[in-house]
Amino acid sequence: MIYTVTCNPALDYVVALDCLRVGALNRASASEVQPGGKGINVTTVLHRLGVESTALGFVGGFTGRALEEALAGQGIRTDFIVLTHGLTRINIKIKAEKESEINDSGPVVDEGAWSALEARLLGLKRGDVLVLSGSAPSGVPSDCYGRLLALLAGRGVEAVVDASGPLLLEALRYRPFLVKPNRQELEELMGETLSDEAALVRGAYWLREKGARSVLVSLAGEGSLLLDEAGGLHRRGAPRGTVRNSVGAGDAMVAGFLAGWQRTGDYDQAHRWGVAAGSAAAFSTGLPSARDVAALLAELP
Ligand SMILES: Nc1ncnc2c1ncn2[C@@H]1O[C@H](COP(=O)(O)OP(=O)(O)O)[C@@H](O)[C@H]1O
Ligand SMILES: O=P(O)(O)OC[C@H]1O[C@](O)(COP(=O)(O)O)[C@@H](O)[C@@H]1O
Repeated sequence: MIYTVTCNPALDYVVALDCLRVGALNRASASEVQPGGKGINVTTVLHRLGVESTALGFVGGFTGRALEEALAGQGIRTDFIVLTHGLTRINIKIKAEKESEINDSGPVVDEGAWSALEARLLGLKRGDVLVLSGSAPSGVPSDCYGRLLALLAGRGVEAVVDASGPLLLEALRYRPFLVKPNRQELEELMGETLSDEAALVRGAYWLREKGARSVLVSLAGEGSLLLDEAGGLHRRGAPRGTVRNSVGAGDAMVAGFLAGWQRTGDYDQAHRWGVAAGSAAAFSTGLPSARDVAALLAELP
């Protein structure tokens, strides 16, 4: 079974405008509220691809209830810890000439809630996969993903980490099966601009030396680079299409990779599935359907 952890879920409020004028009244041409948060997006896309997983994490208040209802309505399995104080955040995604985002910091997760998550994770079994994605909420230390993996060390649980900065760095010593930084996250970690392919490859090797068993660097419209466990490099461009909403593309890529890995056990094929799902997300208004992903898979070599 695959479990995803979203410590800081969200309702994504996606607003379309012809043009965003800062400091003036803007009127939306369309809007939509979507369940959000990286692990939740991974679980949603896995579900659509026919791979069952359970979304874990923390929810709070009326926004937390709305999130749970929206996921239950899609038949998505969740096992959230309900916070006694605070509201699940609302993240604002503005689609105007360019995409702009405001991600809120989210509610405080207290020690009791964190211990409840640890207790849930201690129920994971050998062969289970744990996906740790997204930012840490207030009240939780920046090495929290490392701590969760320390708790599970030696239990045969495979980890996937999609996070930035110290959250990712502190998890590396537990030898996660896969990490998925995007270009900006890799640049921040390395403290330099990675302007060409050679620099990106160097970044992937750097993460591998620090402990990641395989590294998938996502490069938005430029596709992605996979450094696999055996040191094999795989480079794939992104298919062409009309970008409608690239929020969740990285999460869809992680889900596609895991679905492809479960089906084939082959890095190159898993990468192909990851690119198809990531790009299908970018070309859809929300997260992609199985049909969207299959259409792009058919185009990829
Ligand atoms: N503009 C785009 N055109 C085609 N594919 C895209 C585009 N943006 C994202 N994708 C696909 O989604 C994947 C993940 O996107 P990326 O933006 O790098 O991740 P993140 O959302 O984590 O920042 C890319 O590797 C690519 O396959
Ligand atoms: O936890 P963070 O880093 O604030 O990110 C949360 C946001 O990330 C998303 O999961 C989208 O992530 P990606 O675009 O990186 O795939 C949104 O649904 C959510 O609003």
